[in-house]
Amino acid sequence: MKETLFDKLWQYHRVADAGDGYDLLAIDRLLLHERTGGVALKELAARGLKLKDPNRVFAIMDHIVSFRAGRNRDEARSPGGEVFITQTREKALEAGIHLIDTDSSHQGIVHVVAPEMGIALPGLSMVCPDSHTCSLGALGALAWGIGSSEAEHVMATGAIRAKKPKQMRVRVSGDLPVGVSAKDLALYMISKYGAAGGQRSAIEFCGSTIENMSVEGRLTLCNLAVEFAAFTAVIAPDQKTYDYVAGKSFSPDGKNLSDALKRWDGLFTDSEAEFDFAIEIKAESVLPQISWGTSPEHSFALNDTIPEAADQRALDYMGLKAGQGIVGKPIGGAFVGSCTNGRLSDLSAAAEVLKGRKVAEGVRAVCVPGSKAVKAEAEKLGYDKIFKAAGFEWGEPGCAMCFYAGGETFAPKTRVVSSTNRNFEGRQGPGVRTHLTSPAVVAASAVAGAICAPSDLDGRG
Ligand SMILES: CC(C)[C@H](C(=O)O)[C@@H](O)C(=O)O
Ligand code: SF4
Repeated sequence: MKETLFDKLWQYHRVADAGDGYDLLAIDRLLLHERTGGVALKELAARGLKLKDPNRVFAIMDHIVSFRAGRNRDEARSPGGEVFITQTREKALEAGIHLIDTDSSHQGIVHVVAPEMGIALPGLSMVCPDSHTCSLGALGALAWGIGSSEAEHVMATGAIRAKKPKQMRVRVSGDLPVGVSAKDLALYMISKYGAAGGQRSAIEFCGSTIENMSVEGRLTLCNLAVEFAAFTAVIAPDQKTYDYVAGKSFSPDGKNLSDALKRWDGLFTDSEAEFDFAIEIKAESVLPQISWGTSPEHSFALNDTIPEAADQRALDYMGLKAGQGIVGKPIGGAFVGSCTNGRLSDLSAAAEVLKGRKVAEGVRAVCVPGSKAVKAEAEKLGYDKIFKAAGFEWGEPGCAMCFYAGGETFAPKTRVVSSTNRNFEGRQGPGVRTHLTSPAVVAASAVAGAICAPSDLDGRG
């Protein structure tokens, strides 16, 4: 039978029929963060259950820890936030799992840290009580977000009960226009097919655009699959993937690597394998995107006008009107970071725009690298100086202002351009108006003090 990449990944980890259409899948690595992982660790301990294999479990601090430089990182600004941090730390140490704490040189957002440390690898099955775990499919892994109680189950048994989803092929062909990124492609797809467009299926991104895309771009694209209501996303590993994972802390080496490479080479969709759904996208037709509303599907090309039939509640929340354009709308906040766009290439795209320029007066601009490794690399390249000279805050790695969990926010009704993945009401704090876009557009808008494209800054300081 012709199999898809996803079929192969699923089959490889399937240990039994779990009844009612469910399978029992072996889990190679479980990732936890302090917002949801500490709860799972605490419950497991309370039930007196032992971990099947502590060596396969990784707890990473990211959601609530403070991003303020020079401050105690346990000092969460959200009420009760510190408990999540201290409990996760305490229970992780008791359980003997890997703990990547705030003082570790590897700390950062779980979905950024896992690939860069080789915790995420082609062919592995990985789960985490966090919806953006789908990012890791970019390396050819079977990875998806679960609930906290499922995480307890995985810790106790090393396996999970799951129903095999339907499958969708998203083929993207051709060259993305200059200045158009993986983020733009994802927002374009979500706005075109709707936030439910992924139909709970496992998506495989393929086609020449994906083949030519960097691994970091692929991670961004797969990150947004959950905003498309996909179960997860996968991309067949290739030489770029192998080069990316080589030499990382948890990557195989020597004989283990040559064995792994043999397995990884089989991770592709057989020709003529069938999908339940298929979408074709021409990369040439994707323009720089920005969201205007309160769902990632409320996105359009930067120079478009808001549709006449736009959701009125979303428009009211965002302080916008149907038929309006968005370029030139004054902003009060700008954020570069998150598991979507907090990697080196994202910071580099923003720094490129910010070089020699200054953030407009009245704009609070914040850049938080996705991990300590990204931060160190960025500092080596001098990006911190560019960001700071422009007037950006340069934070300590974590989710930071992507999500109000850490309690850091902008004033209500502030219009914020953000390189993140969710623009729901209150996502970045009560009343905050989030516009999702690429790091380059965030940087350009921060300089102009109003939404604009980098090319709109030409000739301006
Ligand atoms: C807190 C966590 C469970 C949540 C998620 O699942 O994605 C968060 O990371 C988010 O981005 O909304
Ligand atoms: S950076 Fe944002 S989207 Fe990513 S895991 Fe953290 S809160 Fe969730």
